[in-house]
Amino acid sequence: MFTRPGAFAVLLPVKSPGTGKSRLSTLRDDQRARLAAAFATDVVDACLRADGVAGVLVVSDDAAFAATLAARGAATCADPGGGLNAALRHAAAHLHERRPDLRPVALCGDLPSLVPGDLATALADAATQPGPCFVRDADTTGTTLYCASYDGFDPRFGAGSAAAHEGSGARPLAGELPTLRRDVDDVDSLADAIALGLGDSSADVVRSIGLLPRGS
Ligand SMILES: Nc1nc2c(ncn2[C@@H]2O[C@H](COP(=O)(O)OP(=O)(O)OP(=O)(O)O)[C@@H](O)[C@H]2O)c(=O)[nH]1
Ligand SMILES: C[C@H](OP(=O)(O)O)C(=O)O
Repeated sequence: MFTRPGAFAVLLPVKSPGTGKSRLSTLRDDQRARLAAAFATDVVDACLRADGVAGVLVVSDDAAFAATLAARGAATCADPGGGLNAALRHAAAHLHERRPDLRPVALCGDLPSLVPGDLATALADAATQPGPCFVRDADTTGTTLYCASYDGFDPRFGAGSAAAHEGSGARPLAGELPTLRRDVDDVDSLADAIALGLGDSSADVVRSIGLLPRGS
């Protein structure tokens, strides 16, 4: 599993696109699903161009969508159920059985502006931390990235996850990291992501639903 050089494996949790991004409530269901799929696609593409990333392991309850991400170069495993943190712990165990040399990094799949440089910068910083660390989201209360050794891997994603991660002893990573912090949960954060710039798949969908002018 994985052919790129690097010390980190990104664990990417991806809900079935038809069930995610429910807070993008002004969009139609089909538009939300296309956006959620495009976000995850762009995150996989950015990760697989980032220094330090040996590979991406997608954990998803949607085998068909996971296969489309596998075609872009990700490995996949099935979501066992039980929610986001359970899915991440399962992915970490799946990774550890196959590549115990790699450090697991949980990354949200809703970062359509992510550029490889921001992820590489965060991982270079994480490599200097002996213990767990995390990246706060742009709103500062949530988390977009959590990294720990397999033995200490204890993700606490969910409402108020930044405080939960800090309370568990994980260190917040400093640095601007604008595209790594910009998760998209609602229409305001989507507008912020559009202003930062989107990956190709997300830009195509945003353009096709009329949120970006053609040609931009
Ligand atoms: N595999 C897996 N991924 C999940 C699960 N819950 C959330 N995710 C993913 O984790 C990331 C962050 O999740 P949220 O911000 O809650 O996104 P969401 O559930 O799509 O959005 P909302 O419907 O607005 O809550 C997204 O990439 C989701 O696809 C889960 O139970 N299993
Ligand atoms: C996954 C969660 O994202 P939210 O949906 O709260 O932005 C978090 O920040 O831990």
